[in-house]
Amino acid sequence: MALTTLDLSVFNHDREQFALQLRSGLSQHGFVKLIGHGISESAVSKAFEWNKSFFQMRSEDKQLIAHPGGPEPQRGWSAVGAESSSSLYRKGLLKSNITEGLRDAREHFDQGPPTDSRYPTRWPPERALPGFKSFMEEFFELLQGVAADLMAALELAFGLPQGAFVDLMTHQGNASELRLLHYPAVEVEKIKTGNVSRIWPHFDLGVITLLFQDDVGGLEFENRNQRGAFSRVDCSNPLEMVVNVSETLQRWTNGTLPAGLHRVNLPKNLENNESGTMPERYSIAYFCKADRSASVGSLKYFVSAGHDPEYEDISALEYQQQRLQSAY
Ligand SMILES: O=C(O)CCC(=O)C(=O)O
Ligand SMILES: [Fe+2]
Repeated sequence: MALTTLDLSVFNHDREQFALQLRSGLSQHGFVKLIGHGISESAVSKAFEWNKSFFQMRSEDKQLIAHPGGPEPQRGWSAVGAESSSSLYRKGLLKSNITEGLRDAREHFDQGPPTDSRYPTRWPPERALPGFKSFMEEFFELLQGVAADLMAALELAFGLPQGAFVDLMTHQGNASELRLLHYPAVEVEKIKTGNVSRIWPHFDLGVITLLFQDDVGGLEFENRNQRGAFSRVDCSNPLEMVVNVSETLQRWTNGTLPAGLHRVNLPKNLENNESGTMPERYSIAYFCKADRSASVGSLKYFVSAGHDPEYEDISALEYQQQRLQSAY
């Protein structure tokens, strides 16, 4: 099943057309692909180069900025296996029976907004990676701009007042995050035991997620009409952005736009192999999140008169803390 590919540049001259296509694509699968997003090929390939350089840093330098785990926003380096995506899902929106002890074969670097003084990013020492911080801060701003356009388009598509979504994600306490992911090479045999995955099926916690991936493959989304069946996301063009609905948008829309369940599995060329090595993989995810103090309860526009909202008012920070606590 292929995802709809949309061109964000259309939003500059035909706002309505783009908005309705975005709503329809996200309603169908929780996922769309995006081109014309304005982030240049050279910026994307530079970001992938930094991604590689970061994880190639000496382990001592990564250790200096290790994320301690727990409920606070993730900042700095998380080693392979530090965060458990399987428990995030199990204790998340859907109560599934996934068993304990499922491990993730990935490491990541998490960065908060450049303006965040409450939870500052743990940057590697400048001598270890000169130029990394300034590039990543600029890249963050580019992704923030794309996310704001997409959310403005969704306001239009749902006939909401201008700012109904965007004003909840651009003020004091912006909590969006940019994540560099590295999935080291791993034996197919290890994946086939069923205890280890690159990333287990899960929902992202924020509003929407924007993702770039290299051409190794393995990202899959769940088919809405067939629970438990996953389709591959094409990875032939690293400039194409993958956009998915995350938990906060499901909550804000009172369930009208359900979050997209996804995982990273064996790439297509290895799925029938019993042995061999799955090559390393890199991806870059921008988690667009609500301002920390904004509520992630159902917004009034989506709750019919006389009905109770599906989702209670709770601040974005508290919600994230509750959810993250389960991932460690
Ligand atoms: O690496 C990918 O393609 C997906 C990463 C992901 O789902 C996540 O970090 O939440
Ligand atoms: Fe994810």
